Amino acid sequence: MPTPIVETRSLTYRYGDFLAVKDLSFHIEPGEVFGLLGPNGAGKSTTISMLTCLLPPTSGSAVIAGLDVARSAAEVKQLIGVVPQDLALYPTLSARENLRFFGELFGLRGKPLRDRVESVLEYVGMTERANDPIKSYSGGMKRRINLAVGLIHSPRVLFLDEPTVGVDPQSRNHIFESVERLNREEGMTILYTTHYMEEAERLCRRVAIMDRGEIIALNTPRELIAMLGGGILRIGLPQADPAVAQAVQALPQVRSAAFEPDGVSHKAVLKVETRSANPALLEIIQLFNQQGLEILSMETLEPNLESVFLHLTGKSLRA
Ligand SMILES: Nc1ncnc2c1ncn2[C@@H]1O[C@H](COP(=O)(O)OP(=O)(O)OP(=O)(O)O)[C@@H](O)[C@H]1O
Repeated sequence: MPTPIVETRSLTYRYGDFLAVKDLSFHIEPGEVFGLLGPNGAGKSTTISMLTCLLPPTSGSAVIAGLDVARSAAEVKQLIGVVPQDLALYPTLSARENLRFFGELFGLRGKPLRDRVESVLEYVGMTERANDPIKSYSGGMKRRINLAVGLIHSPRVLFLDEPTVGVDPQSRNHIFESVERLNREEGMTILYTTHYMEEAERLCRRVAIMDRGEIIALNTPRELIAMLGGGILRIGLPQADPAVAQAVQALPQVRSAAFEPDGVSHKAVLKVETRSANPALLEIIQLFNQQGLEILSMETLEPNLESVFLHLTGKSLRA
């Protein structure tokens, strides 16, 4: 195994009495896109703040490229790029001016600075608008420039904190493509936090699922999903009869069965987590036949990280 570029040992943070991050131990390999996936309040931002030297760990430690974040903060800051959730841009300056300013803070000058400004603008797809003031941009464009600022000094490790929240689809795609290209072309290691499981599935080689300050699972998306085994069935029924949900839940190939909250269609939909989708389907059809019940529709869903989270915590990622 290559030497990890990021490694935490029992990393812990308390806000007063409140334990926000508990005993996190994980590592990120060089060149990896690593996802921290969890609902709001799981402790993702607090973890990033400790890794990027903004909050001193209450206990435990974190090392980046061999440097302890608490003892060698100045050196660590040169090696990392941070793209926070909030914008950190000068609204009256253009994107190019912002990037030059932040590049100079990192000691870049002359041609290397000019070249890097153009290359990060190109990465985030903002070259054409680069001379317009930031305040004239859409929210998504501002987030793309925020990302460009985090890249200006060619960091070895990039921390992206929920970069696509509230972003339009076009900017979201630009952000995805930038992450993929930075990783592929510059070999950049990226820690990406999100509560959108489809982003983690698309971008991340491995994902740590966080809940209430703890990592509750860590693996490749494929392995995490395989752990679940079966798929999910959505069965449309004439009415939401709790006795039916109970009878389905009792079937051997069924993990759980519950009616979804009423949608716009006013049709009752029974959501069934299975151990194995096809055998469960047979059991359900048999049960409905025996009891003379009607099925209005049937849909099978491939399990995804959302179902992994649901399975591990009993709640939805976006609850
Ligand atoms: N300054 C603070 N003082 C007290 N509690 C805090 C503070 N900042 C965060 N918390 C609490 O710590 C927990 C973890 O917050 P954190 O922001 O790290 O979560 P998160 O996973 O990043 O979620 P989000 O996406 O909403 O930021 C939450 O319960 C939050 O309310």
